Amino acid sequence: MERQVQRLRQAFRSGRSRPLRFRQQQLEGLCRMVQEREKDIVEALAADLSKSALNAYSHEIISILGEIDFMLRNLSDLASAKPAKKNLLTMMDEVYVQPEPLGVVLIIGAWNYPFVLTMQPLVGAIAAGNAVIVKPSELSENTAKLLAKLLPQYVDQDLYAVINGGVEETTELLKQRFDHILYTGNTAVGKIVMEAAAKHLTPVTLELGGKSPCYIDKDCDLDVACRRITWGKYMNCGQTCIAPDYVLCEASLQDQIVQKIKETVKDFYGENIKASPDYERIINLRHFKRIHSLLEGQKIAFGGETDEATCYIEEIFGPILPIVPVKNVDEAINFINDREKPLALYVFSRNNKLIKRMIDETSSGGVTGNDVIMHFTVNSLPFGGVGSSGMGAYHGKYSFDTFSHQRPCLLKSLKGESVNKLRYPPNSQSKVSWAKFFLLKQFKKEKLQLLLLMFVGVVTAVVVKVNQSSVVVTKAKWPRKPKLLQEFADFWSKSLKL
Ligand SMILES: NC(=O)c1ccc[n+]([C@@H]2O[C@H](COP(=O)([O-])OP(=O)(O)OC[C@H]3O[C@@H](n4cnc5c(N)ncnc54)[C@H](O)[C@@H]3O)[C@@H](O)[C@H]2O)c1
Ligand SMILES: CCCCCCC=O
Repeated sequence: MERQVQRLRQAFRSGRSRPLRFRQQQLEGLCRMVQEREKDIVEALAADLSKSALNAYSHEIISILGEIDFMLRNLSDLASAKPAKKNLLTMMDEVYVQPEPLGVVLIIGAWNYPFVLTMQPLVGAIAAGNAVIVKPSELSENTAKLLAKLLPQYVDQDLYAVINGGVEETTELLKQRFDHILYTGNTAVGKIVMEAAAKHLTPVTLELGGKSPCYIDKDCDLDVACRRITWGKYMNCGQTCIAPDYVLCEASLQDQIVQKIKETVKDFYGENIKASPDYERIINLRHFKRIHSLLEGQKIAFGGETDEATCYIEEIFGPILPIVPVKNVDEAINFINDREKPLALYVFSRNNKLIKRMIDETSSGGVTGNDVIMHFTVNSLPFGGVGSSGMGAYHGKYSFDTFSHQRPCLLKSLKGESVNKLRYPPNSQSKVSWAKFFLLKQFKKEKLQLLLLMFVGVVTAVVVKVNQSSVVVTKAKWPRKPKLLQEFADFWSKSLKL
């Protein structure tokens, strides 16, 4: 493992991953891989999670093609140096922020969307110019094996590698020094990853658990709300990080919601859900038993009975949707705020003000109003958690930034020593006054002309004044110099309002 990381580091040090043309070629390679091997990818997802071809395409493959397309179209802009604001001291210099690759980064994926959760960060890491190790989840073993087989055929083998394995291999991998780790998975392992990263001071992005609440206001189109919630809850058999975890609503809505969700499930998957090609399966027996045990001692609402969920809501990660009755929106807000910060928040209402109020008075990784899941698909939005649902974000520009260091650059000339004297010892009050003037004012381009005009005016005025009062100045032997300088700085500062 150590040797493999070393190999990637050497390839990174060669500088090969940096030129934009190279990054574009790698992204094009990835795109070809997805297009040419689509059938294999679909088959692997079917073997791991019983995903239908259409679900595999719309839930995973399409996001990757979209992400690659975004990076190819925006790479030169994302990677370019961005000019930064100048102050009076730097107005003649080059001041800019240059994104630079971090080095060798590690991406650890989860099993529930095994393709998108490894490939989407990989696209960002390549675009940003890094060398990358991808560690797919061992639980979705078909996709993991396929990635290990395909990736070397389409991208540079020395810079990008797939390492497969379970806890033992990941533990070993985490002993190595990386320049960034992006981990997707449960919170407990997130802590293990962060602890291992801390040993090398490696920054982490943690994409963790869900617990995403869904508030349905009484001023709402319940048919639409229930259809959208049912779609988001039952896709991938409930194993979606941003699936609605529980519904908060007034008690009077509860029966209608249960009924409408039940009808929608039938519309979507037919009377015999088991036979539907669109209904996926729980990843393995261990997870099946875990979810099954959540039902013990609970009243099951399907069939028209009501379900008063317990107050403690854990992330369910399966096709179970507790409905929690609340008196009003205030109680819903308190319910959410009494718990750890969720990965997503969903609010359904015709009243936009109420939606905005819930956004203002709660916290979550992301929000979708009047729908579920969909903010994940908008790659102009950062995707990530907050608090115990994670830290950092990716997708689109945010992936590029996550895998880049924003390097501040100031390029000065060797001239201009007279101004630099301000910062050299010995220090004096007048130097401090000038430094205040130069440093605390922002230089704005549009004020350059005015500045020059004022400069000519002020110099003329000073020359005239010095000529008129030369006797006084000589008599005083310059005791007033610091005060004059102070006034001069104040005058400029006030009149230019810089
Ligand atoms: N925020 C997100 O984007 C997102 C996306 C998907 C899933 N999730 C969350 O992930 C969880 C489900 O995933 P999971 O954790 O069951 O996936 P998992 O079992 O696939 O584990 C995730 C990764 O961690 C590795 N791993 C497991 N145990 C480890 C250990 N002891 N030390 C080091 N590495 C270890 C695995 O090999 C795997 O690559 C849910 O909580 C879900 O909400 C979050
Ligand atoms: C539509 C795709 C949703 C993917 C969500 C990934 C988290 O589990």
